[in-house]
Amino acid sequence: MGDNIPPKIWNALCPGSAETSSIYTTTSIAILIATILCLLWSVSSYFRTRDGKLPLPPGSFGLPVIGETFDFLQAWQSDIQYREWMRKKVEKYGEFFKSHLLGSPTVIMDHPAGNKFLFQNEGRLLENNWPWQVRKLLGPDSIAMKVGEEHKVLRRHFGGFLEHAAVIRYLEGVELSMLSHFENHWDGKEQLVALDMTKRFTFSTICNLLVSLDEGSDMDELRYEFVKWTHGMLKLPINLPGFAYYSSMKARKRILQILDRIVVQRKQEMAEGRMSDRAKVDVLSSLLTVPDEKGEFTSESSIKDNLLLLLFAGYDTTSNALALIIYFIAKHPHVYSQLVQEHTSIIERKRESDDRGAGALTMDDLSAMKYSWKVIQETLRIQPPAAMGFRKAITDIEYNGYLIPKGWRLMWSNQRAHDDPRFFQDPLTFDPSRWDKTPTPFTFIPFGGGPRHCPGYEFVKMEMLVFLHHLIKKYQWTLVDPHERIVRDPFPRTEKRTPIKVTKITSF
Ligand code: HEM
Repeated sequence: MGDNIPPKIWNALCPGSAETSSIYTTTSIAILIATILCLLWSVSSYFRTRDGKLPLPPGSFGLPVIGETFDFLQAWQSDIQYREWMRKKVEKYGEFFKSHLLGSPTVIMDHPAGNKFLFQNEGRLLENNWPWQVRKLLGPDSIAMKVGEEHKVLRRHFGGFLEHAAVIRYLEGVELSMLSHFENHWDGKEQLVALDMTKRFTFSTICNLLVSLDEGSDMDELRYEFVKWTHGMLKLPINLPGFAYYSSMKARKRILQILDRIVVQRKQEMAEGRMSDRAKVDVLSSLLTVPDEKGEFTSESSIKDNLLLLLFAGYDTTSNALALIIYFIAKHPHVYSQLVQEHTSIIERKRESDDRGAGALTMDDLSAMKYSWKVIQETLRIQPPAAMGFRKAITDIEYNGYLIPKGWRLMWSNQRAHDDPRFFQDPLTFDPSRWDKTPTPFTFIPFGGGPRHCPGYEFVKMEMLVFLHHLIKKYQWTLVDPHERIVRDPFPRTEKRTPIKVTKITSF
């Protein structure tokens, strides 16, 4: 058995298998039984109504086992196709419907009431549940994998490193690293690829926040592996050479090795009392020295899995959003003019009150950037960087007269709520002035909600406002191609990564 299959592929199909035919036979029988059970379970899911009391939600499971995974992943690649996929489903089945995605029956809740239900019932009726392929990429100790009490404790512990008081401490470092980024990578250039720049800047900011890593070979290596790792995130989970998922799993291994090196080095620096001031306040030092509320220190494997999660959570989301902000501002000159007005008045006020000239930004300055925040919110509304998440029913759930059986997955998503004309007039138009009014609860959820609401919210708000301030203060720009399409990989971005022509401003 397996004579014609090259050993490498055979090993990937049967990891850890010995070279004996009896083990091949046992493995084959196990795979056969698992496949039959999977099929039976899938088929029974079509008809199950639990005591005939309540019907299952409307919708279609698509093909047995595979379900609608291919269609969904295909639609996900493009902004327009995904909107179209959802529109057709909603037209046919209504605002919540069942499907079969990434190996599980899944109920899609893509409207404000559904998202509210999902966020408010986490821990009671539902718990976090990423598809197994994402779980393997994130690692078992990541906060995203923890549920119940374990999640609460970890969350409070991590929340402390990202809360308002901590963000005030990080402000100066973020601004300095931004200024050097603009000086080194923007000044003197006539044309740039905006997304490449925001990726570079955001990666170095998050590496600084987490492990005080300077630009250089370690950071380049980490970024190289990290990009490969993310690439397989929403791809077919086939762990064989040539597939994106396989490269992702390999990249995870190498990232953990790099993080291991960093942790060992940091412990040595701590023991020898030769840590930089910056390193003393970064997230790694806090994790190594501050016990949680139970008095326990975070284990090394938890530190590494969670550093990886924080990189994941804070890098692509922020960098893609910043590049889209550059894109939308360039497409709307009146928005640019209003931003110039806002930042000019902040700079002038600072000049009057600060005899060193316009000194470092303070949290008060950030609070004065009201219009800038509206521009950011409008970008996050039209193109939410983190557009969905998964939970699992931990008990049978009755929702709107339907049964969601225990074990089914539920998907929250913000795209359709953000696009809903009942809440956002003319929703596909980029209009920061709509934020003069507060939105209806659960209609605007770029940072999620409930117990898993993004803990990086305060940090990322600060980071984006500081970025926008210096961008507006230093440059004018136009799009090389104003008609670029928006795609997803899996985060929203323009197809050509937003090339821009830049002019440095000297008037400020
Ligand atoms: C524009 C930028 C960002 C957006 C749009 C965003 C969005 C989100 C969303 C929607 C969730 C909830 C996921 C779910 O419920 O399934 C989340 C969770 C999370 N975010 Fe963010 N995020 C951003 C930046 C950041 C940053 C900068 C950090 C850290 C430095 C961060 C750390 C986290 C963590 C650790 C979680 C998991 C929380 C948990 O499971 O309890 N995020 N984020």
